[in-house]
Amino acid sequence: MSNDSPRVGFLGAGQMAMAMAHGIVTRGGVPGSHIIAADPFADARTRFEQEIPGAQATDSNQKVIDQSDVAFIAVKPQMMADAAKSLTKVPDTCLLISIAAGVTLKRLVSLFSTQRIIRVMPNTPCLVGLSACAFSANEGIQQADITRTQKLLEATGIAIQVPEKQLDAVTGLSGSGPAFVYMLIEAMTDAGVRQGLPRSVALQLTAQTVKGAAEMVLATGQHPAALKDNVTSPGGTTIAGVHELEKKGFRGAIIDAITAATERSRELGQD
Ligand SMILES: NC(=O)C1=CN([C@@H]2O[C@H](COP(=O)(O)OP(=O)(O)OC[C@H]3O[C@@H](n4cnc5c(N)ncnc54)[C@H](OP(=O)(O)O)[C@@H]3O)[C@@H](O)[C@H]2O)C=CC1
Ligand SMILES: O=C(O)[C@@H]1CCC=N1
Repeated sequence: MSNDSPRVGFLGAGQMAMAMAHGIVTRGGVPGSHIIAADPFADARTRFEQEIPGAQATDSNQKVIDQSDVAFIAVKPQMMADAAKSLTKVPDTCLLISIAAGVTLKRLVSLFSTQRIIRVMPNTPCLVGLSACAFSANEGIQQADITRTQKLLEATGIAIQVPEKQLDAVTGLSGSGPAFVYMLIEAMTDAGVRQGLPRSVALQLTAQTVKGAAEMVLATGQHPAALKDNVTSPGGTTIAGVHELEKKGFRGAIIDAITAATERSRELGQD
């Protein structure tokens, strides 16, 4: 690990800060000693230092900003104004990266009085190096800042640059998406249990099925409908289940869920 690696800070030491810091340290070549996080709550600080060996946690947001080349803003959208107010000044040496749902670049620029800002929507699988992140850069930002952000995010999974107007949809789809998939996994596991499988067996088979199906989409590049057709034998078991899902509005329910999550992200941007 190189000491030339950036010093990376986090405002807020909650779930996402910890998951991202973990990825950045284990896969991004940033030593734990280059990580610092601020949180008003002692328990969160203790947990962060335990989970990220070598990292430092403080109650001072300003200290994080002053000591970081890159600082992730990882507080809830509703706490964004408080976090900004706690700072006297964001030094020119620090690139800010917000991961908050809904909060626009325009609002971030106004709250933090800096133009050097990038807005990202990550997701929790960054903890295991499988995040799906999308990001938008503030106007006029230097390519070096975009490259540095992309590199840090890629330590947690994939990172795609998108126009900012797409970020609320990203939030509904991949930001919130893991929760919807966990619900599917829970329901499939319960179904296995209902049919007599031990829960641990049902859970392992379900999770591996979801992982395998996702990998088939990514690795083969085939349309999901074609992959589904390959599973669905004429007069067989799968079509019987597909028919039930269609009758119960499975696809419509998923589309409605992601639409609601996207709209909520837009609402958070209005606060
Ligand atoms: N969870 C997820 O799956 C995803 C979340 N996000 C975004 O990430 C952000 C963080 O979410 P998440 O990690 O789940 O939330 P958490 O509540 O786990 O973490 C936020 C942390 O910030 C602390 N905090 C509150 N106020 C301040 C302040 N003024 N300065 C510094 N720290 C403060 C909170 O303390 P306390 O709890 O006591 O208030 C908490 O420990 C949100 O903006 C969310 O939209 C983005 C993608 C996915
Ligand atoms: O539920 C939320 O608001 C956050 C943003 C995306 C995922 N979790």
